[in-house]
Amino acid sequence: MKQGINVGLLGLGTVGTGVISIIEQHQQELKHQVGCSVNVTKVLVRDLDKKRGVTVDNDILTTNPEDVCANPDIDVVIEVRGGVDETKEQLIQALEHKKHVVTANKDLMALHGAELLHLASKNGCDLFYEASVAGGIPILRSLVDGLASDRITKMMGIVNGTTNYILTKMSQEGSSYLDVLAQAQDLGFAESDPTSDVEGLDAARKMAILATLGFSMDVKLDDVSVKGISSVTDRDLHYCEQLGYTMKLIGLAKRDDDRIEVSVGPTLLPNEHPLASVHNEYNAVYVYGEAVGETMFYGPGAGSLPTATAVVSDLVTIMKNMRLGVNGHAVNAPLHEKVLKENKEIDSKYFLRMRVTDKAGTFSAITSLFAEYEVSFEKLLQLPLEGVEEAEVIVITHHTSKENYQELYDRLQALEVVENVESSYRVEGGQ
Ligand SMILES: NC(=O)C1=CN([C@@H]2O[C@H](COP(=O)(O)OP(=O)(O)OC[C@H]3O[C@@H](n4cnc5c(N)ncnc54)[C@H](OP(=O)(O)O)[C@@H]3O)[C@@H](O)[C@H]2O)C=CC1
Ligand SMILES: N[C@@H](CC=O)C(=O)O
Ligand code: NA
Repeated sequence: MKQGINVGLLGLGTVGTGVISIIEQHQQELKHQVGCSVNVTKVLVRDLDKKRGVTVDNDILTTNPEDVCANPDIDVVIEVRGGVDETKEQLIQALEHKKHVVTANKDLMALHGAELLHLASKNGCDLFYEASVAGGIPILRSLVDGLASDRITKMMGIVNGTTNYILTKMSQEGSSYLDVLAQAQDLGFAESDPTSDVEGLDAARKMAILATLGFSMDVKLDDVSVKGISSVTDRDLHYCEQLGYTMKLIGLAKRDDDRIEVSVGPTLLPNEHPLASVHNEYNAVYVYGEAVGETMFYGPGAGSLPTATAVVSDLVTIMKNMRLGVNGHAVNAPLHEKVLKENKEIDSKYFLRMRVTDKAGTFSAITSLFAEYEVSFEKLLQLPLEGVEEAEVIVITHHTSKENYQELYDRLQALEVVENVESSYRVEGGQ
């Protein structure tokens, strides 16, 4: 083993500065574990003159990616710059130059993970990406190592810190959506374009990665049905609270008889559900294995140091592998062929909020339609709306198939007495 390991960074933003801080501040612990020092020798940035949150020697900064990816003195490339196409090319270059890679980039791994992992193993290199899902929570390692002997049948997670922060502040403090989104951006949780956070895409990418590892199937981003939180209103949150539920952006991956469903969407959870008390930027992933039963992993899903912990821990694993001479063997091809469930096989409960005309016969028209589709009510509220001859009807249904529910939804929307179906969400947990 060499005297020291040389690391090149692509990016020195929120996560990159955390990586430098941990490597500096925990040098003694790192050296103890891997037997040599860790030196950051080159860092790719966009703007050489920008003020940084950490002190770095100016001459290690570069705007030329080749100084990192094709640099013969660098052993490990840490990618914390984000982006997909250009970043992919840079990592391909690094792997072709036999550099091990750590990345925090779920966008890249969800889209091109299989290809990059294959290239890594072809070049005898490690490629780890623990920070890409649920930031500082060691969830990928738990799936591929800690639960390796089990068969995972369900994963349910709060895997986006920004949206959890927004929903928490809106529900608990009545803050406005846009104000809290700006706070999440200031705190460094949100992506540079927060659309991917609030529209559920960031969580969908993470769920594709989790489902691929948990089910050992090649789950693609397109396999995940996605809905974000941008249309969640104060009224929805008000009724959730009134009915004893908490709204969370939930990623769900379920396997029944080797047929899977993967989705992301605002979801109502009973207040006593363990995921309902995961607040702010915290993430949690509930994992059900046939043998182990229920497990839950909780921790900070975003932010500089928590995310950097996962990145540097991947670096430690690479260095331990270097010591043992076993790099490039971490990846297994998926064991199972992926079969997605059809809508008639996807079973759930639903929350519906409708604006209806407030007159005799309205309620019976609605209940007859529910009866026609054999969907029964678990909870029901009807409240007059002030100043108009309208009322609001809020329903929590019992279980039904997605196919049946979608037809019912369309028929409700077309009913004369229904002015509008204002919102509809999945309900998980409970009976
Ligand atoms: N923030 C978080 O909490 C988490 C982030 N991640 C992931 O980690 C990655 C980094 O996120 P984060 O640190 O928040 O991002 P930031 O936007 O804070 O930092 C990005 C860094 O990359 C550099 N960079 C970006 N594009 C280029 C380019 N074209 N050429 C050279 N340098 C470039 C920027 O340079 P400059 O500083 O000069 O502008 C900056 O230093 C992303 O993939 C993100 O999804 C994962 C988990 C949590
Ligand atoms: N924008 C992401 C950052 C971590 O992946 C989030 O909010 O979770
Ligand atoms: Na993680």
